[in-house]
Amino acid sequence: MSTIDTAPGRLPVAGPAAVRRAVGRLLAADPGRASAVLLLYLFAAAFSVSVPILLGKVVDGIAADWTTGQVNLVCAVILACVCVQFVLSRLGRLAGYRFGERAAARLRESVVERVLSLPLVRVERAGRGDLGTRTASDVNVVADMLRDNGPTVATLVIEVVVLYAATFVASPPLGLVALVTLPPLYLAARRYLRRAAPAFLEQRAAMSEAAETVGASGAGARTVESLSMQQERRVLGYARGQSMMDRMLRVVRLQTDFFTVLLMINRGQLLIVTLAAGIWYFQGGLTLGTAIAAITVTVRIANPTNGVMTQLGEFQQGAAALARIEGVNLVPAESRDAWPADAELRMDAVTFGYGDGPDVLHGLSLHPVRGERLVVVGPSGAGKSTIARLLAGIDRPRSGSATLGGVPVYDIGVEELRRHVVLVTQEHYVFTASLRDNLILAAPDATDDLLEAALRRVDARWALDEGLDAMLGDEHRRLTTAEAQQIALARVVIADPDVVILDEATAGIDPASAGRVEAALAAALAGRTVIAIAHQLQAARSADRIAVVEGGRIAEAGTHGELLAAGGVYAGLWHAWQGD
Ligand SMILES: Nc1ncnc2c1ncn2[C@@H]1O[C@H](COP(=O)(O)OP(=O)(O)OP(=O)(O)O)[C@@H](O)[C@H]1O
Repeated sequence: MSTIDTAPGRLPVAGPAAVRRAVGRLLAADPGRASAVLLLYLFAAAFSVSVPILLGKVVDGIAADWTTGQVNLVCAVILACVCVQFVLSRLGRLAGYRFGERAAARLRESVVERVLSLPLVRVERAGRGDLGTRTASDVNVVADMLRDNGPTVATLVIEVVVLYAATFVASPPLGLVALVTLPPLYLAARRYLRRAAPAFLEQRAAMSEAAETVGASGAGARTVESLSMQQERRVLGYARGQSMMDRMLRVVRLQTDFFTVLLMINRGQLLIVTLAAGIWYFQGGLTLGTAIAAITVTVRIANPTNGVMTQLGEFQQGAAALARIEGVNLVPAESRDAWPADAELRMDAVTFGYGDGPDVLHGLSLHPVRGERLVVVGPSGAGKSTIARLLAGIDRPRSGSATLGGVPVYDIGVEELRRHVVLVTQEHYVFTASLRDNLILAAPDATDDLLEAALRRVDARWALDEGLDAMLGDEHRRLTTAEAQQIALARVVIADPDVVILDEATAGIDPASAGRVEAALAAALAGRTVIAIAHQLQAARSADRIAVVEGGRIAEAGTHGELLAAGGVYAGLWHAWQGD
């Protein structure tokens, strides 16, 4: 059987105690509705089981020469019981739905809020499959549990208890006989649940891995194609799909085995009670009516018992999903509440590596001067983007410091940091929302006038023509790369930071739009300190200063002229690029 390679970095999964606490929290949030559901179902079950008992009375009554009037009266009571039971269970189901919907909505909001408050680096490491499954399909499974399975199990459990009580009411000795099958039922259910819990968890984890693989292949389709990795991705996708299938089949096998045992237990119970009732009836220990009532009640026990057991499987699914949702809470919270004294951004003797990997920056120092345009160049893999990430507070140095206004950049709250430092990469995400909502992310209090001024500044005439209420996103209006870039630059203007870090910000723009984007960029950057990670040396030429990174260290720094004259790494790169 293939195994799930749960990559390091996936978010944790909560244990059973945390899941129980979460269920308690969900119930406690709406105690009135939760108890209304239980009470309605309790009464519905009581009315339901009174039917076979009253039927038994009718049988005995006929044997004891009841009048037609007496029989009709009890039959009318039976009919009334059926009607009341029907109404009560409908009301219970309605209340259950309302309770479930509200609880699911609360859960959905809280999990999204929690994911949004995770450190960015954890979100990146978790991967879109893990996060997507937890915030969408896991929440849906729990929502189903709260809306459907929860109230249904409550009803069924109540019904089973009331039915057992009814067998005692019909005939205490037969009630005792019916209990004989409880120990094997308990043991079989315990064994099943113990095996099913990890199986469901593994199944859900395999689902996220499969979603991650498909999502990543889709998102990186161009890269996959350009590197001819289609076969590799297909094999990986197949392996993940197979792994998911294996887990599902394991769950199905467990369920099949368990339900076969359950069927035998149910049939065994009915057989024993019928035999005992028959023997006692023929020995004169029971009336026919009591025997019929007890057997009818026992027949009815099987249904809700099976129902409870089936639902318990769903419950395990729900518990597995809830364990994954609660796992998001286990990521340690970070207090990012440092306040920078000014806008001076610098790196001093920084050492950094990704995860548990080796150092990729080795004691690197960089001191951008206020208002300058500093361009960072170097060979691929030298550590340029890593510098951008550390200066933007996405990662924390292993040693040394990356500071803004004297405090570690990583310790500054997102809102405060955004006022000082903004990182622009080539990924310009446009949300499915109005143009206004897409822009206001940069400064939640910004007025429409300010948003429009920013659009004018980056020359986004198309956006001004369409208006701030225009809906963006693939389903509404798909933006070109250049348009998405203008939105990103307008966000920079709105955030109005002291420092802008550009990491390949203009990569991927078609030559036809390059001029427009360059003009928008110049407008957005005017008057700010700019640290540009350049992958083409062209951009370096006009820089105030150039820092050359090689092997995670600053190899040299100076103006274009100075570095060419020095004849070092930069001069070599420049001549190679010029094709000299
Ligand atoms: N998320 C990551 N996990 C592990 N290693 C990484 C990660 N990102 C980058 N690295 C490694 O860190 C080193 C520096 O990478 P970085 O992206 O900073 O280089 P770069 O100079 O920007 O390269 P390029 O010009 O190709 O983008 C490389 O060895 C790279 O493989």
